[in-house]
Amino acid sequence: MKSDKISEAVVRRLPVYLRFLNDLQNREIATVSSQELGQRLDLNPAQIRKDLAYFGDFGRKGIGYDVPYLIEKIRHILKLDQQINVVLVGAGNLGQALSNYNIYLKDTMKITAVFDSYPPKIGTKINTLTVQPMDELASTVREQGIRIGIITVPEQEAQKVADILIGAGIEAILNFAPVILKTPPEIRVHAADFTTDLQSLAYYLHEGKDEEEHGY
Ligand SMILES: NC(=O)c1ccc[n+]([C@@H]2O[C@H](COP(=O)([O-])OP(=O)(O)OC[C@H]3O[C@@H](n4cnc5c(N)ncnc54)[C@H](O)[C@@H]3O)[C@@H](O)[C@H]2O)c1
Repeated sequence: MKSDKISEAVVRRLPVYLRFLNDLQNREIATVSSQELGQRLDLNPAQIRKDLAYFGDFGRKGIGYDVPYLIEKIRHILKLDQQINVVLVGAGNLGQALSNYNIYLKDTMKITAVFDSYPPKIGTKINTLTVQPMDELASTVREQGIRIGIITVPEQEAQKVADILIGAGIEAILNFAPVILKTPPEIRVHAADFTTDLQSLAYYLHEGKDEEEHGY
């Protein structure tokens, strides 16, 4: 099945499976059942079997899934079996934290270029990466074959940066700025919204805890 036919929900679950499978592999566990996967990931085993069946018949009855084989398949489906270079724009607090984190990942997906428009930031180092000026973005994207961009600039600058990224040939954007970007339909945008995630968690707080604790 072609990957563009797979539902977004499945595509979002695959990295979750992969993280757990990598953990199993590190512990030299060779097989795993959909029940074990389900238990650990708090998902329905039938759902997991259905998700994985999209990509072929990997599981063996009574034995489960071969961990290294499943890792290889999922990495292939997610295109993680090739080096994927990522560009980040906005070397501020969040941008630096993400770039630093990325250095320690064993993954083939890495932030390989960081850009900022503020002159004192240009030329500074974030670990092994040097912050580059915006006028080098298009050529760097081309030279490194970069197809994914991360936006960590203030919200009022995010659309401008998205336009620059798209103009440079970026096909997918992870946007950390709290703004809805206007992009052509062929550009995939995922929003990483810390504030709305946190706000929606507030809904699940237990009613009346404050009243009990503080006696009002
Ligand atoms: N989604 C999240 O989890 C989350 C969490 C914190 C912050 N944020 C958002 O991420 C963004 C960055 O936050 P921060 O705290 O790192 O801000 P920051 O001010 O520390 O950093 C922003 C950086 O962007 C650069 N910049 C500004 N305009 C630019 C432009 N046009 N081109 C290139 N670079 C430009 C600045 O020079 C600065 O280095 C904000 O939009 C913020 O709301 C998101």
